[in-house]
Amino acid sequence: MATESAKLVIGTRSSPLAMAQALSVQQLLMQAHGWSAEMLPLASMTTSGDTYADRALSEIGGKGLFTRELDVAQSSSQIDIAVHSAKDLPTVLADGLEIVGYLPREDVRDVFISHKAKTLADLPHGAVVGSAALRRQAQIKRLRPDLEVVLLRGNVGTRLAKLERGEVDATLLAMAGLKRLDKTDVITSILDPETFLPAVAQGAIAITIRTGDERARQAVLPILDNDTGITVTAERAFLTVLDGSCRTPIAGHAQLKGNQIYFKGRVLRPDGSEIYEVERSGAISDAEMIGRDAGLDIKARMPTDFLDPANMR
Ligand SMILES: NCc1[nH]cc(CCC(=O)O)c1CC(=O)O
Repeated sequence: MATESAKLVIGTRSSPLAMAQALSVQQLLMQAHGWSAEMLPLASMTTSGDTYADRALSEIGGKGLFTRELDVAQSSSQIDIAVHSAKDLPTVLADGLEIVGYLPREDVRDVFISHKAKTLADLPHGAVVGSAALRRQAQIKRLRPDLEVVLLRGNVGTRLAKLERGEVDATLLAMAGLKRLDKTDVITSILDPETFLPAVAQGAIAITIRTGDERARQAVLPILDNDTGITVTAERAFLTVLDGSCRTPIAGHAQLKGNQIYFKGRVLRPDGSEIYEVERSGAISDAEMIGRDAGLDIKARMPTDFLDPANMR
């Protein structure tokens, strides 16, 4: 029986994408347990990352900008289950919190959105492309050094509105977010994930709990996807090794084929002038080690100053 104290409160950021993701977790948990929505109330909160929407994230600094307020609410038991875009989660979580697992992964690819051209390659010389992600900015410059890349922040809806107002000629967004917001009609073309490598954990929704909260763990287990856990674990291990600074463009993507995992990673100069790449494969049981080894391999080949923001060009 769902008594008052038995409720499990689901928390997330207040952006439309975060809300859509939390609602799908609520639906899945209701289906898995035959619970009503009252059993799983939703709580949304604005985070520092949302508040300072006009500044470059690398400029505001600090890790966990999009999770801090949620972390506090979760640690103090105001919420029990937090729903995050795994891509936005720092490699080290707040004390006492842990990732219990991930929902089945959505499409990992980035998409190109523009009224001026069909693809990134077709954009006229000197066109303006807006993006907030260093990884996207650096890969755009790598492929099209002639383009002007500008900072375009805000949630998905805000960025699309800025494109419509003509503030930029094109932008890139994650397919996953557009699918979840039912906005795939804005997509002009899809970027090939080999040439335009996705962010670590792109397309994956992570669920966190308080360490030791067995009730929350048991409740969430039936909706988690093991394969997503394996690929994201490899990708996050790669990121952890290279995570010297949030100002370094890093991309990483793992795929499973049978009981093998195939990982690709990439680190770039912010201006795209240099790139270091790695490929690793092995047994899925070694996923974490494969991601870590890939990170160490790149780290050993990179100039020692590469992860240092003072050396940005
Ligand atoms: N950084 C914001 C963010 N975090 C997760 C997504 C999309 C959903 C996902 O990748 O799971 C987005 C928007 C975007 O990059 O287009």
